[in-house]
Amino acid sequence: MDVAFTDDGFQAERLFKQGYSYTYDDIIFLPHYIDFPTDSVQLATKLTRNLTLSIPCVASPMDTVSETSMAVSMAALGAIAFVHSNNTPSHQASIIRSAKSHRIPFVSDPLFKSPSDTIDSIDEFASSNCIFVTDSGTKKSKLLGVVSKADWQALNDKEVTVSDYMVKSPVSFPSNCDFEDVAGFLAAKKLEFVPLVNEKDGELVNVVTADQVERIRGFPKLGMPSVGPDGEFLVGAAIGTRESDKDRLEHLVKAGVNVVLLDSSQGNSIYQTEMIKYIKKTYPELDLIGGNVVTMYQAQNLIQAGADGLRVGMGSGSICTTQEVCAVGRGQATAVYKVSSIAEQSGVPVIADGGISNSGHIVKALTLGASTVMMGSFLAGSSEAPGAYEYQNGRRVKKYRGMGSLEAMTKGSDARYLGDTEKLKIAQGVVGAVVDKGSVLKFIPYAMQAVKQGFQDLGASSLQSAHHLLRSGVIRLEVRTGAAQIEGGVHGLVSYEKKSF
Ligand SMILES: NC(=O)C1=CN([C@@H]2O[C@H](COP(=O)(O)OP(=O)(O)OC[C@H]3O[C@@H](n4cnc5c(N)ncnc54)[C@H](O)[C@@H]3O)[C@@H](O)[C@H]2O)C=CC1
Ligand SMILES: O=c1[nH]c(=O)c2[nH+]cn([C@@H]3O[C@H](COP(=O)(O)O)[C@@H](O)[C@H]3O)c2[nH]1
Ligand SMILES: [K+]
Repeated sequence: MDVAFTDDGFQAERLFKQGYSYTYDDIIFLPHYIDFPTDSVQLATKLTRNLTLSIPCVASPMDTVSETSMAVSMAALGAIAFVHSNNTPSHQASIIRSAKSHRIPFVSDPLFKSPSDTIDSIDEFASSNCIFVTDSGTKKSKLLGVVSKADWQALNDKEVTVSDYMVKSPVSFPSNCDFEDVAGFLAAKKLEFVPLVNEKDGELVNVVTADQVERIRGFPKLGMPSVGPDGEFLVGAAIGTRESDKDRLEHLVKAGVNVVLLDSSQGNSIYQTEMIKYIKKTYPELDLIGGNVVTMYQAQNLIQAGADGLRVGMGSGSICTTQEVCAVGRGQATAVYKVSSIAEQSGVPVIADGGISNSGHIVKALTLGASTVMMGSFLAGSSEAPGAYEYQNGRRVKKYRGMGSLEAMTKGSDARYLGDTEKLKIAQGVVGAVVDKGSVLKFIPYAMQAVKQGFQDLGASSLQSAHHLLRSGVIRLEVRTGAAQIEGGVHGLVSYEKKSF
């Protein structure tokens, strides 16, 4: 760059040396030079040393964020979810197994009966048009037949068992086929729905309806999904650093987990470095993410222990109270920049975890050196997050809670919070709610398009290019004053409606 212009704005290195803990909203990038169209921006990235994603998004391992449905939709988008561990090892493994058995971008919730059951009232159909009949009356056994609401309504004697009138061996489709194949099959056969069946054991895995096909068709076109060497969706999982987590990990590995993360607020501990060494020795093929860290020293220790990726953030999450409770942590922009600058030297990708509330925060995290962003609140209001919607002051919301909240700890994670015999529980998170955002299949592609526009403004045609331009001092930034932050948002209006897409 021309010498005359190098005095405009700060280089990242200088800005982050000043002794302040900055977060995303504190800083702003100066625009650079555009010589390519938005659509040529590449968002493909590394999650860990050995795993790549086509978009840089990761769902947090939290019990109000990541279970089967989130894992399936995130993988279908080219992203990934980490299944939480606030459950028994076998339950966590069953979520992984279930997510990996899907190859279409959503999970249905079909109803089941066993052959000897009866259907006593129309209410048993709930909002569904049919009930499936399997050996055990649950999802986990061979599909035998199907009862449609119309067939049940036409029955004279409603006390007969379902095996007497179900349609036996209903038309089905293999569960490992992709969305377009199933959608084409439904259309060609003019079917209202088709069960997807695992060809190995005849189990019903999912149900696709014509309505769902139409809904998905209304969303932006999906890019390259995240698929592992096993040909199935990539799914991650969280574990802790207790002795019992070794048994948990064995369950997860048997279920086919592709990557695990050691879920801790302060990852630079003897517990974590020992666990990393154990995992690397026992499962050398398994990619492993260490964290959380916010300093270069912490990061260096985990890299040396063998971590294939680092998760960055302490106290930055929307539900986090760690900085208030423990007085430790770091502003997230500074943390991401500092950790990335050391991780980059070892080729270890960084996940910027927490504090993402808009696409601008994603651009900032990625430009400051992260390879992916991990999000909780951004995803918790989606239809893919666990739990039902409820109404609060006329708004449709979903519950979202910190894994260190008293409520979540009481549900299961307290073993790690208390020595098992200790009695004092200290919360490091809250329970709250977030507004309904619809499907991640819709709003993530829009967020990624916004990220591409941000990268274009910076003159960075890829994440790798953004990292290089920042480190070489071409991308410049400044700290925004309080007034500048207000100016950067909507201001001075009596009222307005914010619709992003
Ligand atoms: N990113 C963030 O800022 C924060 C995240 N969280 C979330 O809350 C959950 C719990 O986090 P943490 O409390 O940090 O979990 P943690 O399991 O790392 O730590 C809980 C306590 O157990 C101890 N511990 C861990 N392994 C041990 C072992 N093998 N032997 C003896 N003691 C051991 C730790 O030193 C700590 O005192 C996680 O889901 C985490 O992501 C919680 C607080 C902050
Ligand atoms: O201090 C904390 N107490 C908690 O109870 C808690 N639960 C989750 N997390 C962390 O927050 C991240 C999600 O943050 P966002 O909602 O901002 O995306 C997650 O990815 C976690 O890193 C917690 N931090
Ligand atoms: K916070």
